[in-house]
Amino acid sequence: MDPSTSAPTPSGDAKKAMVIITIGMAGAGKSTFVQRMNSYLHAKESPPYILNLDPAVTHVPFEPNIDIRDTINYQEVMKQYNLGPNGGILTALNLFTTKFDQVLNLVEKRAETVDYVILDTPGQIEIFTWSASGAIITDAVASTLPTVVAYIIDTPRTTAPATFMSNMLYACSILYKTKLPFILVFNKTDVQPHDFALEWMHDFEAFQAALASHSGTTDDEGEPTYMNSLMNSMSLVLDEFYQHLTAVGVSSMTGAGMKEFFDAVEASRTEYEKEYLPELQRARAAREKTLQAAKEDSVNRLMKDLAVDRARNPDAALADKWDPTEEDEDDGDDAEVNIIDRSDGPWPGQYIDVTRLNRRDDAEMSWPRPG
Ligand SMILES: Nc1nc2c(ncn2[C@@H]2O[C@H](COP(=O)(O)OP(=O)(O)OP(=O)(O)O)[C@@H](O)[C@H]2O)c(=O)[nH]1
Repeated sequence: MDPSTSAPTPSGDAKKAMVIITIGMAGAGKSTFVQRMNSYLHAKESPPYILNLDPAVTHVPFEPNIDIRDTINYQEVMKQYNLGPNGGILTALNLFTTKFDQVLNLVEKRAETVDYVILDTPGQIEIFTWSASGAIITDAVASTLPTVVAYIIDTPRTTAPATFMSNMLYACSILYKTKLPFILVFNKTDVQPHDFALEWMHDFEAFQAALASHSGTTDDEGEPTYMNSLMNSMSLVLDEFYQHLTAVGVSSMTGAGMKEFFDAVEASRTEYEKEYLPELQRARAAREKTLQAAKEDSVNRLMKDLAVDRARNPDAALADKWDPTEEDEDDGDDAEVNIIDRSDGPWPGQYIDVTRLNRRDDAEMSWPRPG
C-alpha cells in the first residue's frame, strides 16, 4: 500500500480504500482508462482491486480480481430467458446483484490492504445507471467505503456544442441520482485537448457563441431555432451543475493527466466524508425510525390479538410453548460461496462456477425466473 495514502485520517481512523466507479458511454474508453489506472497504481506500488461488471465484454485489457463473467454466462442467460443482447446483459447484472453481499464481503476484506477499488461497468451506460441493480451496487459500495464516480467522456466526439450538452445533461442526471462525488474525465486528450470543454463549462457565453456559430441554429428567417433556444437556456441551468464538478483531461493511451485525476479522487474523499456520509447517516436514521415505529405497531397489535385469543381459548394457550432444545430445521450450510476472487488461492475449481456447469451441459442447471 502506498504509505502516503494509507496515513490515518484526522479522526484517527486508518484511511479506507476509495472506490472509483467508472461510468461512460459505449466506446468512451472506460476499459482502457481502468487499465491505465491499474498500471499507474502498480507503478506507485499500490495495486488496486478491480471488479469487472460487464458480462458481455469479450476482452478486458486488465486482470480483474472479481469478474462477473466467472459467475454468469450472459450468452446462456440470453438463451434461457429468450432475451436480446441488452436484456441478457441486464438480467446477468441482476443475477449477479443477488450475490453482491458476497462481493461486498470480499471487497471489504481487501479494502484493508489496498488504496483503491475500481469498478468497470457495462458498455451500455443505461444498463448500469438506470437499472435497479446498478443503484443497488452503487448504494452498497458507497455506504461501505468512500466512493467517487468517474464519468468518462470521449473528448474528440464531444466537440459539437449539442453533443457536449447532451453528455453534460447525462452526467447531471447521474450526479443527482447517485449524489456521490463526481469527476468528469475528458478522455483521449492525445487526439483532442479538452480546453474547449473547460472554457464552455466556466463561461456560458463562450458556449452560446460556439452554439450560434454552428449551422442549423437559425431558421429561414434568421430567428434562433427551438433547439438553439433550448440549448441556450440549458447552458444557464448547467452553470449551477458545473459548480459541483471537478473536470480533468486524461489520455488513457499515453497516461497524461493521471496524477491530476488521482488528486481529484483524493479531494473527493473529503467531499464524501463531509457531504455524502452525513446525508447517508441521516437517511439511515430516518429509515430506522420508521421501521421501529412499524415494528412497535405490529407487535402491539399482535399482543392485543394474543390477549383476546388466550382469554377465549385458555387450554390451547397452555400447550403453546416453545421448546428451546428442539433443532432449527433451517440450520443448513450457509457458507456456500460462488463469487470468485481470482486473487484468492487456487483457481478455478474451489467454488461453484456456473459457467463451467453450463459447459458440461448440466441439464439440471437453470436460473430461477423472477417471481
Ligand atoms: N487515442 C485514444 N484512444 C483511446 C483512448 N482511450 C481509449 N481509446 C480507444 O477507444 C476505443 C474504446 O475504448 P474502450 O476502452 O474499449 O471503451 P469502453 O468505454 O470500455 O467501451 P465499451 O466496452 O463499449 O464500454 C478503443 O479503440 C481504445 O483503444 C485514449 O486515451 N486515446
